Amino acid sequence: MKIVIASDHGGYELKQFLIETFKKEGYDFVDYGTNSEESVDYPDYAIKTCEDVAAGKFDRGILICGTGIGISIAANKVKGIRAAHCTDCFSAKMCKQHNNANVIVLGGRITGPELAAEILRTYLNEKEFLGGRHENRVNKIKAYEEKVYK
Ligand SMILES: O=C[C@H](O)[C@H](O)[C@H](O)COP(=O)(O)O
Repeated sequence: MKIVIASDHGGYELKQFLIETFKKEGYDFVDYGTNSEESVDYPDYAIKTCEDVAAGKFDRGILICGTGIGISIAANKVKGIRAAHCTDCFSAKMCKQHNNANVIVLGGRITGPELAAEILRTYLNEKEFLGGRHENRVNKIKAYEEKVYK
């Protein structure tokens, strides 16, 4: 599985922790920055990352800002992106099973590092989109995107 990770300054510390933690578990995330705690703008990181996920360069994306809110708002503007802001493991499982989320979002100032790692682990281990009624719903989102994103 090819995975990209990015954050703004508010998510930088958690991003570095997750890269190191998951390296020990055999993952090799591609890091799209930011590379320090210097102030940056989260839309720049969300859009670059999500365009590459939507284009198929990566199977899944991980985005982190201070709360997880701004970066998920920006991520969900990119056609083809279903970004799920998760603060618990049940949501991390359901966002794949029900919503086929291709990006998970975490809040570096909200969720502690060990819980964030467990949320991310849950998301990455969940491989199954259940389809059926859930697919009908996702297809309605896709149909809307086709209508408005010319
Ligand atoms: O939703 C936005 C994110 O939480 C940002 O990380 C946050 O707004 C950055 O705040 P500041 O520029 O005060 O560090």
